[in-house]
Amino acid sequence: MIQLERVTVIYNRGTLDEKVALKNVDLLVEEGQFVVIVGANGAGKSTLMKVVVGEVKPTFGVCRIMGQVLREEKIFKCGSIVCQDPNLGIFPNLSIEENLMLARKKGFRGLSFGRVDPRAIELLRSCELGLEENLKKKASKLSGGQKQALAMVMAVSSNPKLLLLDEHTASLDPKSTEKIMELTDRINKTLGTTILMITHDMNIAEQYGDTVIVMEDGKIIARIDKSKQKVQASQLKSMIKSKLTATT
Ligand SMILES: Nc1ncnc2c1ncn2[C@@H]1O[C@H](COP(=O)(O)OP(=O)(O)OP(=O)(O)O)[C@@H](O)[C@H]1O
Repeated sequence: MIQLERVTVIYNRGTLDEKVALKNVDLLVEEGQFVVIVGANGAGKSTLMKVVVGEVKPTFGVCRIMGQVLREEKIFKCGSIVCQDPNLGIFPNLSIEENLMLARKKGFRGLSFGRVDPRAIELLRSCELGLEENLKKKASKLSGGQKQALAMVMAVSSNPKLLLLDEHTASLDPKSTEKIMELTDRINKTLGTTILMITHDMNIAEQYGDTVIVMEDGKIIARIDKSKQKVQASQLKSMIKSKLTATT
């Protein structure tokens, strides 16, 4: 699904502000995988995500999405993105229902505009945030957690093969974070959507996803495949910490 081969990204190359943000990064994400990226500030997580999206072109190396060398329009056809700010994924002046219809217009197959897809309602109901009971409510009136749940359901309305999540729980309280992470997991497990997620939250990395990628100073310093390595959730945090401290 995603393949990075020896990807190096140098910002402001050849100037005094030159910064090597990614150094020879190799990464393979298979279809249906849920991959979590962790690492300190400046480790290169967002740059890696921007390479996958096509926003940043590798200075050296190659990024392939579904076997094809990336061109910007490709990723947006097969992928959706949800970022940190819940307001960015929704249309605040429209109702929940109108937001869902608009998202569906963009991509849902086989259904005419004017009806909310029952699958979207089912996903909303599964969040237990009361969204499905208030479909006429304006999105601007929702809580942060409710907005992000709506943004997530909208993001998967176009049946993307790939969902990119850039610290999508960072601005939420613990209860909303739990609901959004449960929804994220459900999307991966029930829709089969491949997920690449950045987080600073070690508890999330411990609890969710099949694989944890640890980044430091532009490099992937560890890849922990939870099932293959039979890693218990409780062991993971200390494993990540030991990888990070081992290189400092
Ligand atoms: N557009 C840019 N121009 C120059 N340098 C940049 C640019 N974007 C990022 N950088 C630098 O590249 C390095 C990697 O940044 P990046 O944002 O990818 O890290 P990150 O792991 O996502 O950090 P954070 O967790 O703080 O978001 C940092 O040193 C950052 O200052």
